[in-house]
Amino acid sequence: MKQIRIMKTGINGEGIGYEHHKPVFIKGALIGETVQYEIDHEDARYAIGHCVRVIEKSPCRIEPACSVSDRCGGCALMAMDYQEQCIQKKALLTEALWKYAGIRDTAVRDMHGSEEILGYRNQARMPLAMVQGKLMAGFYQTGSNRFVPVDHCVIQDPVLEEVRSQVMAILNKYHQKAYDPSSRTGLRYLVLRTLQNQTQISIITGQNKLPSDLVKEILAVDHVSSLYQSVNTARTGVDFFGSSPVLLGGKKNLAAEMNGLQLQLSPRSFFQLNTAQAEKLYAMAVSKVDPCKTLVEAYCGVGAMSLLASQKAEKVIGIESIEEAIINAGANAAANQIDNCEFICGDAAQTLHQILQEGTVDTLLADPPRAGMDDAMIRTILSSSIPKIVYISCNPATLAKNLKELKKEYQILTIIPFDLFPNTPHVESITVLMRNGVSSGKQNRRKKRGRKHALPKN
Ligand SMILES: C[S@@+](CC[C@H](N)C(=O)[O-])C[C@H]1O[C@@H](n2cnc3c(N)ncnc32)[C@H](O)[C@@H]1O
Repeated sequence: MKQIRIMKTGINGEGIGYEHHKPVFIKGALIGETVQYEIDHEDARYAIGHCVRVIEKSPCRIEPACSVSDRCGGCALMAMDYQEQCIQKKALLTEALWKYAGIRDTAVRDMHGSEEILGYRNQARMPLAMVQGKLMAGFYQTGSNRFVPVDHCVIQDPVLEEVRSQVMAILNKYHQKAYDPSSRTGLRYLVLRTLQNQTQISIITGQNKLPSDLVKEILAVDHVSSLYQSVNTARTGVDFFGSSPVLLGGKKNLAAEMNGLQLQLSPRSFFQLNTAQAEKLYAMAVSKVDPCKTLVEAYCGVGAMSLLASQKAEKVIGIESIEEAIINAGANAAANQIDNCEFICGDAAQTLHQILQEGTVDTLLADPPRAGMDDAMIRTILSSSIPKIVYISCNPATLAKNLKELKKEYQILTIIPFDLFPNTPHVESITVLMRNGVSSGKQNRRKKRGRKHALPKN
């Protein structure tokens, strides 16, 4: 059997070794290890394999906290101790920045690690399937459509897991079946979000009604605040949700508290998965905003960062494409008695372009989805004269590709990684950019507004 030494960690958390200069990506192997492996796929440029036996073990190898981590693959770094995970994630970020944008690692600060490495996930989006006659929730194996049933997920909030287990028991009691594309009926996904011990549940189904007694039983489960149904009969799709979710019972919105702000969330609104780390990330991002006249937050979700930054600007404009999230953002501003924020539902690039036609923008906060900023957004920024950008990214590759373009007009001041997703290879970061020829002093400095919400002490 083939043997290889693992030289680095890949973006999916796999180990990478080289055979005659050709990279071999090996699932389950850690940096520094020598392993025996089998090849699953090979072409002229690279090979993909899996680890069969570890010959020389890394001192960072630990027993994974999850019994299905090797089959599920979502937590590809779970067999690595946490300190090493943080080192490897910083390395993934620096490598992407160098490879795609020629940015040196001196710009990258140390990783802000998470205090909790298990039980931190406040949201689960799980496909449903029949396993030996029983409806089960699980995950698709990373990089495939193979369903892996998961009885217990150790990175999800324990309250969420308790609710999930009881909901699954009720669904099976009522003989609910998994989605059948030919009849377009059945249950497709279970989406749960637990915040402050309260859980908002959405069941994504085909064209079928849920029995009213089943709905009552789910709503009676401890820690359940609401049950929604959304119909999704699309053949494939990137979104779990189909039709606009319909409230079957309970409270319309789920309450959350972040950085001293009271927030309300509807099921389709984005919310950061790791609340404790997101609070630190937001506080750091907002600390990088200088007092100014007009601040725009693109991709603002339910507006948490805009509201937190409201004390730094005379006017804040949040832009977001999901209407429910914008409704939440407006209500969140009112609930927190913040009156200098406006939220606009629309595409980030188009709306920012419009705002720039009407006036100047002093700082842009941007937290785009994994795909990064699109070309239109990059063009809008480059042709503007926005002095400062605070860019929050959850994907080093798209961050680096965007920075390669933004570097034409902006200088990169700092890049600060945060670990929001322990045990997974995902890397979140904040990049601060200043337009060439602008110094912080030249920014439109305004008097600080009253400090109502927690900001970092850095
Ligand atoms: C990573 S989330 C960040 C949300 C928010 N900043 C937060 O931390 O809760 C990205 C957000 O961008 C929104 N979005 C995606 N594409 C967009 C676009 N083209 N224009 C505006 N918003 C978009 C998504 O709906 C999502 O709410």
